[in-house]
Amino acid sequence: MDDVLQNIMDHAVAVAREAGQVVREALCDEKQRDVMTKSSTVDLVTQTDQRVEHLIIQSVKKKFPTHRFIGEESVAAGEACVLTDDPTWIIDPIDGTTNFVHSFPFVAVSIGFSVDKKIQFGVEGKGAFCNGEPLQVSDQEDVRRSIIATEFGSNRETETVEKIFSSLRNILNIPVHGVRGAGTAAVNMCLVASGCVEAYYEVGVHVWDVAAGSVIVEEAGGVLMDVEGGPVDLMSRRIVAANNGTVAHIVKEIDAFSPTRDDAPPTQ
Ligand SMILES: O=P(O)(O)O[C@H]1[C@H](O)[C@@H](O)[C@H](O)[C@@H](O)[C@@H]1O
Ligand SMILES: [Mg+2]
Ligand SMILES: [Mg+2]
Repeated sequence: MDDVLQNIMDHAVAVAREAGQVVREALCDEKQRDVMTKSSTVDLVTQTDQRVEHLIIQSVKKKFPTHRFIGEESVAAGEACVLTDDPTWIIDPIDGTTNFVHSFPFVAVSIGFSVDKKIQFGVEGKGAFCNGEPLQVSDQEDVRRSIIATEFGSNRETETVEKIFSSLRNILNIPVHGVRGAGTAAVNMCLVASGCVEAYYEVGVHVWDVAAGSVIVEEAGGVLMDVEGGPVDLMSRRIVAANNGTVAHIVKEIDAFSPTRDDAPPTQ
């Protein structure tokens, strides 16, 4: 990794730790978990999500004034969600806000950094690490001996819920050892990267949910795919992250659909 990128990554790690501390403290303070809603009554946000995103963006802007941002709460407030070739920080201040609101203790501060529309950190084959320890995906080749992670998302339209359950039924019927969900895409992807689960899939995620996790999975030896096979498109809101191409064949069992893309022009 060149010095410039290393410098950017060091800052990302430092600000993620600072943000993580704010989230940790807020978990113990009911007032900081006061809930508001966004696209639906189950799409939650708190002042802590907004505060943490602000903290990260201000900190980065001070050091790298020309860089761009895609932040979950900034997009919710009306900013464009467009990935250009420019250096761009892709931020989910609290991935797992529903967990956070309920003190269910699995949340992540997710920060990805892209240049030329490619997520940069780790792409040079330097590996993925958790507190200095290298991560490695599971070597399981048999999907029948696998744990698959997924989520139910926050879209409760009947047709969407039907498709989610249809995929779940197909996957359980393979049969797999188990299905799990941490309540956060970023944590699910880190579980794939660390070998605890063999694959994670979800339709309905956003680019800020998966940008950082995607490079962590690849650097830990895993593969990314669209839910209908083929290359993943981080703006498509569909993702499969697996330990290898064999387990990634769960895509055959997924009842795919196409939510509105993250980079779709705003409707008038
Ligand atoms: O907590 P969020 O940042 O909103 O991300 C959640 C997302 O809202 C939910 O729909 C997904 O199922 C989760 O996997 C995300 O992490
Ligand atoms: Mg999220
Ligand atoms: Mg979030």
